[in-house]
Amino acid sequence: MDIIRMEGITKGYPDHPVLNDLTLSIKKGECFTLLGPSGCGKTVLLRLIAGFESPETGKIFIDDIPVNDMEEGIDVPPENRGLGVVFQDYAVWPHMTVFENIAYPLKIANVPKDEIQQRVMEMVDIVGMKGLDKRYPSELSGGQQQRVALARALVGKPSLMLLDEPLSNLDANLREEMRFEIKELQRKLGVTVLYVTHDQEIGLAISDRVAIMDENGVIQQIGTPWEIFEQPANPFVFNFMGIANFIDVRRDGTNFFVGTGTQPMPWDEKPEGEAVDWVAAFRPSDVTISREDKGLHGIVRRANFLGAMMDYLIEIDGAFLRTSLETHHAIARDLILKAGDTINVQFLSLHWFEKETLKGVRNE
Ligand SMILES: Nc1ncnc2c1ncn2[C@@H]1O[C@H](COP(=O)(O)OP(=O)(O)OP(=O)(O)O)[C@@H](O)[C@H]1O
Repeated sequence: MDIIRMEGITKGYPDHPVLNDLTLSIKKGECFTLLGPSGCGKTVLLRLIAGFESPETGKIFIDDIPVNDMEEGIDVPPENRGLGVVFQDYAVWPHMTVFENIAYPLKIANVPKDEIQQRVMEMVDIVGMKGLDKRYPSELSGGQQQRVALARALVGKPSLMLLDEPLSNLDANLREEMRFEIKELQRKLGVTVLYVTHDQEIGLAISDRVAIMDENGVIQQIGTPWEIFEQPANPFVFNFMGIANFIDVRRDGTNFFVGTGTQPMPWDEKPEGEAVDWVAAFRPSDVTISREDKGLHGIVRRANFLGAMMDYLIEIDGAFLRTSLETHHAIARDLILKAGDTINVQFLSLHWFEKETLKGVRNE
């Protein structure tokens, strides 16, 4: 069953449109991540669901109940939507203790004192803050403050949590730790989570499903993390999910030649479709290089030592690709290269896209 359904949502500001006729549904109990570049409209979408803003057209249902139906004049205020919300600046109140911060939503809902005591202490425990309930935010680390914000959002037992980059202020290690904690909390409490971020790794790590939004607020693909990463619908999705190589491949009859040259693409599976101009897309880790005379002949144009990895830019008849391999493997296989060296290239995995679909994705 869908916990959120958005139908034909349009929202913009005087100088520019943000969302246009957007449709999206989120299933009960899932962890759903909306991933997209900065400024694409993710926060706007969350604010619409939370009720902080109203769409111009369209309908939003939470648990099958309309909370926005602009034709019918329905616009349910945020406090009546039963949601837990944690936005980017997680703003725990500095003058309140951990206990008071978490208790706040219950207090304003007039929950009896005994019950507040019991529910807050239960949340303190769940978010791993036992023994810290009397501290003030200034006596907590960033990650602990983040947990207080999460606990405060969860204490009202929302069926749906909206999280907008809630980890953006944490350092890399804490961020990694917290994302698993959020996932764990979501499982433990059975809440539905809608998480918005531009961080692909978080999206892949915690989600049951991911939606990829482009810079125009259009959803380009919805799928499991595996589908998004392994079966990207188009070059935008492929490019957004990590370092992407796109090399031009030209069809000539039944042959497929790389770049401007006459070396055939060493890959059995050829694209379906009549187009002449194609692009083979792959990640640096999908490339293998060797000194054996196999695959494509290329020339190293740039070699970078990145500590654990060697990073090479290789040219094959006017087409450029990046590959990286572990430095100790490179040493063991005599693959410490320098600009000007010749090298042979093969592929472990690749996707075909028509060159036409790359407009706006690659700077040509
Ligand atoms: N109140 C507003 N008035 C005018 N424009 C706005 C307003 N709120 C957002 N916008 C614009 O709408 C677009 C989408 O903003 P939004 O905050 O949803 O982006 P985002 O995808 O969440 O980005 P980020 O990842 O950087 O937080 C942006 O171009 C932004 O400048």
